[in-house]
Amino acid sequence: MKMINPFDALELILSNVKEVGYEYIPVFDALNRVGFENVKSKVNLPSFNNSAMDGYAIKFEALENYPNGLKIIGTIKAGDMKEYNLTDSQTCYKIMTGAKLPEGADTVVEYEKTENPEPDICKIVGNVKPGANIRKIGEDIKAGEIIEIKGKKLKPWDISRLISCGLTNIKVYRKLRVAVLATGDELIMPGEQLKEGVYDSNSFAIKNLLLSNNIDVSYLGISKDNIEDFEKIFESFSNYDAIISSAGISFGDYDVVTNVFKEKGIEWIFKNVKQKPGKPFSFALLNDGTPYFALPGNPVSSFFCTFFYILPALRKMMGDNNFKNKSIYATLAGDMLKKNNRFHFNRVTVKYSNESFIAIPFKTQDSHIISSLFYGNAFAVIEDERTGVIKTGEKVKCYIYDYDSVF
Ligand SMILES: Nc1nc2c(c(=O)[nH]1)N[C@H]1C(S)=C(S)[C@@H](COP(=O)(O)OP(=O)(O)OC[C@H]3O[C@@H](n4cnc5c(N)ncnc54)[C@H](O)[C@@H]3O)O[C@H]1N2
Ligand code: MOO
Repeated sequence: MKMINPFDALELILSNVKEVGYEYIPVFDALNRVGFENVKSKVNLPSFNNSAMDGYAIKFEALENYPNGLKIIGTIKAGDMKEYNLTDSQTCYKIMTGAKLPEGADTVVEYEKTENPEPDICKIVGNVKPGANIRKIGEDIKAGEIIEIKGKKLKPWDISRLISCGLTNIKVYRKLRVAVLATGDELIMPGEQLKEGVYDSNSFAIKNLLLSNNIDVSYLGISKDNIEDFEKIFESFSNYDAIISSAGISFGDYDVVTNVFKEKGIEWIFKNVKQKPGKPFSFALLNDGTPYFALPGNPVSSFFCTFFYILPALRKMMGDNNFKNKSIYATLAGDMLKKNNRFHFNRVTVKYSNESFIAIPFKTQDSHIISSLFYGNAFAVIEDERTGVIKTGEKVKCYIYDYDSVF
């Protein structure tokens, strides 16, 4: 069987998914949402010339002309927006950080560089540069200037800037609604009594991975391995932006996803990928264009495929410019053995140590060993044609799924 390679499969998925539309939301609620279009600042930032220090607002020429001191003619504090005027260079205003600069002043001298020979006289004793300690109107951003948020996932500091620029409602890509379901007669719901069966853990690994990426997820439950049961769930698929199922996708007589798609005449864009874990992973567009991701049943396989293929696709659909997978190189801190000619994505634990990354391979790499995900934090890729021992000390490319545990 000829199988597509993982990187071509990913490109094929990305070229088949479309961005969703937008909604207006308050900028205060926009954390981790993606900007739909650039916006313009409504104000100058700062919106008025003001002082960067607690000190005295002077005309710079006073330094040379009146070395013995300047008369303090008033105090200006932050929030005092009256019009003050410094007409006489022998005078000065006491001024607080953030307070509006009086008309005519061109320099602020911080307290540390002054003395008061008399209570209402300020004598400058330190070195002062012309124009010092003034925050100029519009020096951060000018009214009407463009703020580039199209395709940017908004972080706390982005929201701070948008608020400072007077924005209240912005257009963001609307949230994705994704359906997750499991298939398999052996599966039981979490919380039920287990005799001999398997808890549906896949759906919750997938659901939580998506939730942590700010995607809304509906869990559609478990379909039995029969066409009628699956078809009932199939009817609700049109309500979602993407569908993700696990299991029932290889060649068994009871592989319900394979069988229903055959019956409905839905073509796979690809079926099976030259990889381990996750060989049976398949991708299709339903008749209404909804992307359908068919994951293998093995827990490691389904998690890997969600992380490596589905997340970038969903990020692209959410308009995120930064949708591609990221990798780092790490030095192997243990041997790995590869027997077949598929691409392998082996579970490793990446650690940042002595200013470089090391990757400790997990002892077993079978696709049903959930512990490997628990103890690991990354997938190390080994090229398809490479077989035999991959030795300690070699550099491997790693895709990290849990950055928090690396450092
Ligand atoms: N004749 C062949 N058989 C198999 C092949 C093959 O190429 N030829 N490929 C093997 C590989 S590789 C994989 S991976 C599995 C994937 O099969 P399916 O996707 O059809 O999944 P199932 O067989 O139904 O289940 C596999 C395994 O995973 C457990 N499982 C299923 N769903 C869940 C869930 N929601 N939560 C937790 N665990 C789940 C299930 O009980 C099985 O143990 O096929 C091989 N066979
Ligand atoms: O490709 Mo399967 O996911 O190895 O077990």
